Amino acid sequence: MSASSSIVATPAAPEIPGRSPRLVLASGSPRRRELLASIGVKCEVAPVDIDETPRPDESPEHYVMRMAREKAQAGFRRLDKGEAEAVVLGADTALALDGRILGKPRDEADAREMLMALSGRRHQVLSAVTLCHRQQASASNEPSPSLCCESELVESRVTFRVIHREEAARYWATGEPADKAGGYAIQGLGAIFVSHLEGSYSAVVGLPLHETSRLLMARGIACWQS
Ligand SMILES: Cc1cn([C@H]2C[C@H](O)[C@@H](COP(=O)(O)OP(=O)(O)OP(=O)(O)O)O2)c(=O)[nH]c1=O
Repeated sequence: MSASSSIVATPAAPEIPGRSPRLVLASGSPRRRELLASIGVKCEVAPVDIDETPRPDESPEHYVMRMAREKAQAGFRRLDKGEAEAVVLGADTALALDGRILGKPRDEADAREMLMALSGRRHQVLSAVTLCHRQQASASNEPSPSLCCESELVESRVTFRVIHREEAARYWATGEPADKAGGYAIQGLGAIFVSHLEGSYSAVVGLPLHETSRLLMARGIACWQS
């Protein structure tokens, strides 16, 4: 399996010795919390509410990167003044099909239409993660510390077998598709539709763990082996 990823903004800083900073997860996704816990990362959960409407002609890649960053920045703005050491994580997952962005379905009709569009085809799953932290001033004459954000984007490719209309209706009735990008969960009942995955399983579920662990460790946040 392979996943393509790219670091944007500033490169990850070297590991920081000493006490591990607090991690705040700016996400209401239970999957993201569980994925972090699965690699031994503790966090506080503080969901944010941002406008998730794509801009006209925005590419799927740009969209998920912007969403992850805006969620992390919104989470950072909500910290108390005394929490300057905290690191905030924001993430976003969306599908791309024929250049179109597929997010969470609006309703049953939308979910069923998405599944029929994905039926028998390969689509991309784009997952972005952003860490924001306070950049410490390196010289005493520098202005007050500014916000520093590091992001990674991971693209995976998922192929679906043919899905029949009645199956799409039954799948909606399970309740699983409603809060998932593209209207399916690879980690749940939706797994029966997936004939092939190329890339990162954790990224499809909502958080690319390899890339996330690198960003976290660069900020001195312990994963299971530290
Ligand atoms: C494709 C896919 C997505 N998903 C989920 C991951 C995300 O929770 C969701 C995509 O929506 P997002 O907008 O990325 O996240 P969210 O609204 O759940 O949480 P928040 O914005 O507060 O961080 O779809 C799965 O659980 N399994 C899958 O197979």
